[in-house]
Amino acid sequence: MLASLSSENVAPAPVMRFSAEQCCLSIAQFYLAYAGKTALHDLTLDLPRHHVTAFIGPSGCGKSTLLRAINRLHDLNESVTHSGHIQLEGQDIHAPDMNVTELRRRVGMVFQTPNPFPMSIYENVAFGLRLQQRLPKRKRDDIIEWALTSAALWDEVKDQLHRSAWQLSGGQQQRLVIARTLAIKPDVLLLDEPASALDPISTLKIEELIRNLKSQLTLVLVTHNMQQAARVSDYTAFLQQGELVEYGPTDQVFTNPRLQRTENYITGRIT
Ligand SMILES: Nc1ncnc2c1ncn2[C@@H]1O[C@H](COP(=O)(O)OP(=O)(O)OP(=O)(O)O)[C@@H](O)[C@H]1O
Repeated sequence: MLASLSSENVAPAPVMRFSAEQCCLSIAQFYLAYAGKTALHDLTLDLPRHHVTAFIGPSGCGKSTLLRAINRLHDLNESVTHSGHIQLEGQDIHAPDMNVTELRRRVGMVFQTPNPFPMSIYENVAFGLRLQQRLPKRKRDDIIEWALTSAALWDEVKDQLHRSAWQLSGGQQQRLVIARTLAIKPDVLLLDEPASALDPISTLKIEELIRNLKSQLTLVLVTHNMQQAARVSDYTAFLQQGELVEYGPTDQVFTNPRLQRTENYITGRIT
């Protein structure tokens, strides 16, 4: 068990709640351990629909672990134990009747390193669609154009859809991976440091894309880049040693944090 972080002489941040109409993901008293070693400790937070929530915190504080818990990627790791609840649109993701394949369709995930499949641009985006349902080609083409447009990539690739995805630049590959995820119409997009391997211009494109996508879905962003969290997120959760230290509107967390620990992290006094 982790030592408690509540040594700072300030009452813990009040739990920020959203109404059922506003709330997309609700995490309650969630614990997770790897081989008995606690990685997430008593996390309670609600994530509002059609907003971007950023998870920030020092390396090893549990940001990626929490992200992976939201679409049950830990199911494949036998050393992981957990307790508490994560609800997606009011449904417990660990309920016995939860279809995990359907959960992962509804909760898409994009990783740090772009991972297009070794196939054409078109086939990358068609991949999930083909697994899901047999669609007439015209309908499939429409969805592919829509997904590539939503991922701000269509204009760059519309004349070369049958080129290998691996011939795209890193930034284009990451937008292709986002298009592939969007094609199967998720409710939530989890982004684990999606721009950290990209150049500054590609990073700005991804940030603009994240801001634009929130009209379509709910986004959760893990980032080490404080400016990025401030630029793109509406809410920010600061984690430290597996605990939620502070959570609130991004403007408030960055300009007027409640706790000294948060300020120390945001201003680079702890890393
Ligand atoms: N597969 C795993 N098996 C065992 N321990 C793990 C595993 N993945 C993560 N951990 C541990 O869980 C804790 C949280 O790790 P996690 O990767 O979630 O942190 P993070 O905040 O995302 O870090 P970073 O910013 O460096 O990516 C760390 O102590 C880490 O060593």
